[in-house]
Amino acid sequence: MSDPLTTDQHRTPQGASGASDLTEVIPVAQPTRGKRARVSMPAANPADRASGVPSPVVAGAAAPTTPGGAAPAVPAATAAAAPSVTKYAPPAAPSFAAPSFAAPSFAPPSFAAPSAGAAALPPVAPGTMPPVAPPAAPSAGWAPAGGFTSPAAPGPVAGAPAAGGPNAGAPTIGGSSLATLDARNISAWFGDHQVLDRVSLTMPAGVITSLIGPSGCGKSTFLRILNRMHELVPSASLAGEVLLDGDDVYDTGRRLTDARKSIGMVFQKPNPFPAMSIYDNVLAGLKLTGTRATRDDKDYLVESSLSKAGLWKEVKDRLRAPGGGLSGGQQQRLCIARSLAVKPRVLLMDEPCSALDPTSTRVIEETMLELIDEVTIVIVTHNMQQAQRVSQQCAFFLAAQGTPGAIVEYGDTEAMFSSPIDSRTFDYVNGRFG
Ligand SMILES: Nc1ncnc2c1ncn2[C@@H]1O[C@H](COP(=O)(O)OP(=O)(O)OP(=O)(O)O)[C@@H](O)[C@H]1O
Repeated sequence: MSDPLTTDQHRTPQGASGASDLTEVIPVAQPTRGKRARVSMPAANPADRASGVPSPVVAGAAAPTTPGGAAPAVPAATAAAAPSVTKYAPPAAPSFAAPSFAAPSFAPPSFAAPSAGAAALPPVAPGTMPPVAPPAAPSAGWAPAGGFTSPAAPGPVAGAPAAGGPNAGAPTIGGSSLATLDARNISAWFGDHQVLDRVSLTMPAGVITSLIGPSGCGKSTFLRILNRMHELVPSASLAGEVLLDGDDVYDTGRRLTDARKSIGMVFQKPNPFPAMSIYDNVLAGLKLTGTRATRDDKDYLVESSLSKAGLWKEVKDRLRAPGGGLSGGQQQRLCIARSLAVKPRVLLMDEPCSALDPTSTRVIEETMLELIDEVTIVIVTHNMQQAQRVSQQCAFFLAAQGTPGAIVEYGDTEAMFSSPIDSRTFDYVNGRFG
């Protein structure tokens, strides 16, 4: 059986993971996906436009390499001190530090933890603006465009309830707190094909960040790098850093399961264990992380996780029924509950509603908005309305023809959609391409 916790069944054929059961922690190998057509864009690589510095050229069969011919020579001292970190690499692609030689000088916005009443974040074209203020925090009175119920301002963290709070006295399993995820100069390759070029993005605690952009620009790859799923692809490699509240997710001293536990993932296609009961599906992640729990703990965890995922009322009388018997939308919420049960600090969602009907989509979106004081959320979506409804921060990815994906612009979602800085952002959010 493939392991739905680490396998995107939509992208990976069943049974390919090599995981025989839940006790096998991490699938050992994933099949390589076929390459997809790249979006053809006339503009130069966004990083080039923003910084005036040519990007590294990755040509033909050459491994990721130094900048193209127009690039200035790299002084030896610079090369030695190149900050880009090769997290792991196949032997055939030795020079992963090279892309950082010509790194554009833009810095990710240095968000502080969001606070109620913070100023709205304007859109930012990388390399064109100084660090900006934190995004407006979801606060009492804040309402998304879709008119959902306003979530409370980021408050006490999940797993660490305030005395007397709603979870007071509840059994604790694991424990978590809202965290900021910081991606720095992320570049990625599949074999010698570079698909991301020095992407930096801060995803602040308690904020929903949406990643938008045309097909093939590297959004999913970026997302999968954030919780170390990229490395499941045998030909994959990367450079850069991912920091979870300052801790390096790729630290060699850190267990892979810790990263996946802290940074959960919900895939495009709901992937519960179909024959397993709803109750056991919710608890499946505990086995993966080796967490022991009493029966009372489990009962509490199942109820609280299903409640947070907006599914409790619908399934509380049939917890022993198989997960595969639920509707698609319910299955997706079951997967969200399963992710929440291990108390992640960040939840990554890769087009979580693309297989769902509008009603189920709305329920998932409401669920996301209710979770923002529990977990930092990053969502990939092709649905521009959804990005506007659920996210407070947005990043627009683009891969110009023949170049790897990069962020063109990022910032406050509302501002990105109403007054984007870059003409390509304007064209994309207005449906002119993609
Ligand atoms: N396993 C893989 N092996 C080889 N190339 C891959 C693999 N996965 C993705 N790619 C390539 O990496 C590039 C980025 O793909 P990715 O799925 O990250 O883009 P995306 O923006 O998420 O696209 P979509 O919106 O269609 O999901 C594409 O050119 C794709 O073909």
